[in-house]
Amino acid sequence: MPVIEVRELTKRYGATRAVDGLSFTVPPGLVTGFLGPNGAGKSTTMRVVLGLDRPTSGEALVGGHRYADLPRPLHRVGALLDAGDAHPGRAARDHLRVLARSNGIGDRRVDELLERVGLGSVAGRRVGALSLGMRQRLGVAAALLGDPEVLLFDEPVNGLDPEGIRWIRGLMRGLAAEGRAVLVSSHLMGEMALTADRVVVVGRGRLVLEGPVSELVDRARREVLVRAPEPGGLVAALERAGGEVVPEGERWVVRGLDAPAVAGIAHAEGVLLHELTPRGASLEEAYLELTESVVRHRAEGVAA
Ligand SMILES: Nc1ncnc2c1ncn2[C@@H]1O[C@H](COP(=O)(O)OP(=O)(O)OP(=O)(O)O)[C@@H](O)[C@H]1O
Repeated sequence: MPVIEVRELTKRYGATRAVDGLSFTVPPGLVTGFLGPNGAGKSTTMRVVLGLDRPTSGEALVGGHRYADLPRPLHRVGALLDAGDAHPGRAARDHLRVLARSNGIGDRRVDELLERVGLGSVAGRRVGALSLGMRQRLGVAAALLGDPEVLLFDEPVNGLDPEGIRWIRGLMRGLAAEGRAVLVSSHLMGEMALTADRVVVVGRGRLVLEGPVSELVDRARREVLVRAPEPGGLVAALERAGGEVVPEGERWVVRGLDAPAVAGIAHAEGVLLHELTPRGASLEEAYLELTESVVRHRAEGVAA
C-alpha cells in the first residue's frame, strides 16, 4: 500500500496553476525521486502533503489520511524543506530540544540524532554559525525526531559539497532500506539516477512519467547512425520497416529501429555499411526531452 497518495491534485495561485491534476504514489521501502524543472510544482505538492498549503481541488494523503487529520504528525511524516528555518541565535542542540519537547520527545532522542547526523561535536554552536551543510544536517535531524515512516526532502543537495551530497544520498538509501517511504525532489536527473529507485517526473504541474528509473532510459529516443557509400534502396527499405531516416552530413540517422534491425535490412538489400553506430540519449537528455515536450505541448495548447 502506498504511503503517500496524491490524487488529482490541483493548486492554483491566482492565475498560476502550480499543480494541475497531479496523481502519483510513494511506496514504502523505496526512494522516489520527484523530478521536474524549476517551477514544475514540486515544492507546492510537498507543501500540500505536509498540510502547509490547501489544495484547490484533489487531495494528498499520508497513510490514508490528510495531514491535518494525522494524530501525531511528527511521528508519521518528517520533512526537510528549507535549511534556513532554524532560529540563527539558538544553539543547534537547543533548536532540536524545543522541537522535541513540543512534541513530547525526550532529550535523549535529540542527542542520539545529533550523533547520527554528525553534529555531535558542534551541538553547542549557534545555528547561525553553522555552515550550510551543517544546517542541512540539522534539518535532517529535525525531520527524523519522531522516527517517521515517511520522509520528504525538497532539493536536499542544493549548495552541498561532494561529501555532503554523498552523505545525504547514503542517508536516504538507508532510510528506505529501513522500510520508510522517501520522497526527494530535484531538478537534476543525474542526481536522481544515483539515489532513487523510481521517479515521478512532473512538468508544469502535470505528471509526465511515473515508474522505475529504467523506464525513463527506455523512453530515451534511440537512434542509429548509418554510413553507406552506396545506399541504393536502403533508405526506402528502412522506411518500409517503420524507421524514420534523416540525413546528417555523410550519414543517415535512423530512428525507430535498433542497430541489429538496420544491419539485417542492409544485409537483405545487399548494401555495404561503413558505419553502424547506436546512439542512445543519456538519462539527462531523456528527461529533458520528456519535460520539454510537455512544456511545448502545453504552450501549443495555450496558443490554440
Ligand atoms: N505562494 C505562491 N504564490 C504564488 N505563486 C506561487 C506560490 N508558490 C509557488 N508559486 C508558483 O507556482 C509554480 C510552481 O512552483 P513550485 O515552487 O511548486 O515549483 P518547483 O517545482 O518546486 O520549482 P523549484 O525547483 O524552482 O522550487 C511556480 O510558477 C511558482 O512561481
